[in-house]
Order: sequence, then structure tokens, then C-alpha cells
Amino acid sequence: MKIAPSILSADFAELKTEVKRVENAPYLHIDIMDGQFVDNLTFGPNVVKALRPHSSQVFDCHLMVINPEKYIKAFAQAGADIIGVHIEATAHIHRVLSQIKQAGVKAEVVINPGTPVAAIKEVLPLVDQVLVMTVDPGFGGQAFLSETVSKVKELAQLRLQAGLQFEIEVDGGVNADTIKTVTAAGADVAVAGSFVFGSDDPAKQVALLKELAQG
Ligand SMILES: O=C(CO)[C@H](O)[C@H](O)COP(=O)(O)O
Ligand SMILES: [Fe+2]
Repeated sequence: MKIAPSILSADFAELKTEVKRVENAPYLHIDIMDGQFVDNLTFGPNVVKALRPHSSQVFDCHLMVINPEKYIKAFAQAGADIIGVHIEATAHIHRVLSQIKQAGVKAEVVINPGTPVAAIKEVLPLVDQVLVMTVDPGFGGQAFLSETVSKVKELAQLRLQAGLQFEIEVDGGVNADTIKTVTAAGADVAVAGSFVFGSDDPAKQVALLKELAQG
């Protein structure tokens, strides 16, 4: 299991220092919110660009943005390694995923708790990663929605049947209790924001999640 600390719960006045505090995690999860797709505003590509020289982690950019096609080039140039786009945020998911790959970045499709796996079935051969939201997007610190776990299992099964390679990521409400559930369901990457940055020792929290996932 790869742990992806979400800087949504970090101290924004100390972002560079906060990123250094979780460098034991292979991924850094960066939540991009536009105030339209979700009722919150966070970072743009300039913040990704500013952090890039301070980390060698995989920058996992989760775009909670309407019409993400407008911003792919900017996030790719800023140093994103993975760009995730919501199926609910565009009428042209195939086009935008292709655009991400053409920019030399790993492409991820994201589904909200209310969206079934069937909605993304046609694009699974195109993607490097699928993100199953385990909370409704927009804010950190929300409770894990256990009804979303069956979608992780469904995706793991589909991947096996179709001989595909995508990784399965979960995001929202991951903590010392829920990490075991998502691991057992077949998730490869787990995002954790408040559980990691809500502590005085974020690196210890990352290590704890990893250890618990190993069983
Ligand atoms: O995409 C997100 C919210 O939309 C965040 O990545 C997610 O909520 C992480 O925060 P927490 O671990 O506190 O739930
Ligand atoms: Fe996220």
C-alpha cells in the first residue's frame, strides 16, 4: 500500500516545511478545488510549481474542477506526475484522459460516492489509476463512507478479468481503522489528510498507516 498524504490538511503558511515532514511517503496528494465543482477553493498550478523543487515524491494532483481540460497543460508543466479528473466534471472524459497522457503525465479517472463503476468502464483501458472517493469531495476531515468499498472490490475484479494494469486509489476518511478495510478491498494507494497532518508527527502517522496496511 502506498500512502499519499494530502496537503489539504497541512499548514498552508508552511507548505514547504509540511511537505518535508511527509517525505517518507511515496506520493504527495494535492487537492485542486475550483469553488464550482466543490464548495471550496485551494491551489492552482503555481503552487504545484513552487513545491516541485522541494520534493521528489510522485505529485498526485486531484482536480475537483469543472471542465478540467482547460487546466491539464498548466498542471503538467508545473510538475504533476498524475492528474486525476472527475467523470462528473466533464462531458468529454475520453478526450481529457487522452490529453493528460499526451502531456506525458499519468492519467487518473475519479468517481464520487454516488457514481457507479459502470460509468467509467469504457475508459479503464486508458487510465493509469482510478480514484474511488470514500467521502463526498470538497473538504478534509469527513467520515469514511463504507458503502463505497464495494466499488474498490469491483474494480480489482474487473482489472483482473480484463488484464488491465491501473492502480486503485481511495481518498477520504482514511485512518488507523479504515486503512485495513481499503487494503482488504484491494486498494493500492490510500490518501490521508487529517489523520496525517492532524498529528504533531506526520511521518509517524504515514509509517503507522503503512504498517497497519501490511497487517
Ligand atoms: O479530496 C479530498 C477532499 O475532497 C481530500 O484528499 C481528502 O478529503 C483527504 O482528507 P481526509 O483524509 O481528512 O479525509
Ligand atoms: Fe483528494
